[in-house]
Amino acid sequence: MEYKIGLIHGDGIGPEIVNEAKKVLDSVCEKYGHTFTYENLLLGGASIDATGLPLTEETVEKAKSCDAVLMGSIGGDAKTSPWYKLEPSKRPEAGLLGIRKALGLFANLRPAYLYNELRAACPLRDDIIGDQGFNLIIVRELTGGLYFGERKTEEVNGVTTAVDTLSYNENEIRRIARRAFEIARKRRKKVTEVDKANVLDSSRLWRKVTAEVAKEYPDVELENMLVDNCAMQLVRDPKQFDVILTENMFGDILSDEASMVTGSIGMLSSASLNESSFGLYEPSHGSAPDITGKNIANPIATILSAAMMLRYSLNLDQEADAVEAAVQKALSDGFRTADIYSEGMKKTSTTEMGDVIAENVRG
Ligand SMILES: NC(=O)C1=CN([C@@H]2O[C@H](COP(=O)(O)OP(=O)(O)OC[C@H]3O[C@@H](n4cnc5c(N)ncnc54)[C@H](O)[C@@H]3O)[C@@H](O)[C@H]2O)C=CC1
Ligand SMILES: CC(C)CC(=O)C(=O)O
Ligand SMILES: [Mg+2]
Repeated sequence: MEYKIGLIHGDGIGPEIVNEAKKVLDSVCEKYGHTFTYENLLLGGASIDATGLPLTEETVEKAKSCDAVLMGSIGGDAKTSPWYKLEPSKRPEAGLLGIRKALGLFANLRPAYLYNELRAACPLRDDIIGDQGFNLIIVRELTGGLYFGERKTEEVNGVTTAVDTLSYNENEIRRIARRAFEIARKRRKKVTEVDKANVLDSSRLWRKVTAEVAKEYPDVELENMLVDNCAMQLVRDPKQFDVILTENMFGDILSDEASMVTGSIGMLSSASLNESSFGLYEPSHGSAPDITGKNIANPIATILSAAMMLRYSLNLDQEADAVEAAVQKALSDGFRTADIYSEGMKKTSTTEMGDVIAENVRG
């Protein structure tokens, strides 16, 4: 089969990790006889340097013409990069938020599970992890909430005051809640809706709408949890979670926390999906300016994001399984990038990890 894939290399470690994911996708083509054609798309800092804008209409249109888009990460070091001298709406992050909105990518899925092989990289004690490890997925609303609300900075009575607005309507909550319940149905049938309903009106609406949606899924258990408690429970007992459903900013924060419990943020993949099967696939982490250009970044989150793309947008389940198995084999064979390294393992660079996983796919 032939597929057209958009590639956003992005900034910082973005190009390094996307190159490794592409290597793995090429091995999938060889093994299964597919043809992937790639369209390079500009976003973030790279787009500012080329066009003056973090996102252009051309990128949006080209992305729409693809079957799916695979992305590295965007952004730079806010203290040193010239991009942060621009006004906020022209900075790299505005491009990422803009493309999510323009493509209607409201559902962000971030699976976090502990590979048995990475026990040594997980900061939690063995008695917390137990025999089975943990396996949860964060379903984060991605096109609403604080990141998209009205904002302003102004002088009020001589005092500089900044305002960000957190707004959700019931339809935005209902569609992401349904997505979470559908996913839970295929897993362990439990949704934990996370909010701050003891304080925020928007959170109280999340609880109300989620309870209504739960009636459509009587086979799925619904639990509500306050976000501060959830942050604590993720390190106290991550096994208790199956599907965590939450709004944009809480999901952003909780997914970084969940990633570290899997051993490293370099392991956490993600899919950002619209109403149909189109998606933008990206690791949960950022552009890691501190390790850029050193060939030490972990490419696994991006490679697992490519596996999600094969599964969700291209409907290639067998190929997605093969990539996931290839990652598992690389870990069982002892290959470790610096972030997940432990004594006795083979210290592996970014490019070596891509080579090993691509070779494992070829068999
Ligand atoms: N989706 C995206 O493109 C995102 C972009 N950003 C942007 O990235 C830039 C850097 O943000 P930070 O707060 O430093 O977050 P970050 O996620 O880039 O880095 C946090 C820490 O994790 C490490 N890390 C991240 N990915 C890694 C990998 N694959 N392998 C090994 N170590 C890894 C970094 O070296 C750093 O120590 C900022 O400009 C930020 O706005 C941040 C988050 C998401
Ligand atoms: C620009 C940010 C909202 C990106 C981010 O941190 C994320 O999506 O996880
Ligand atoms: Mg984040």
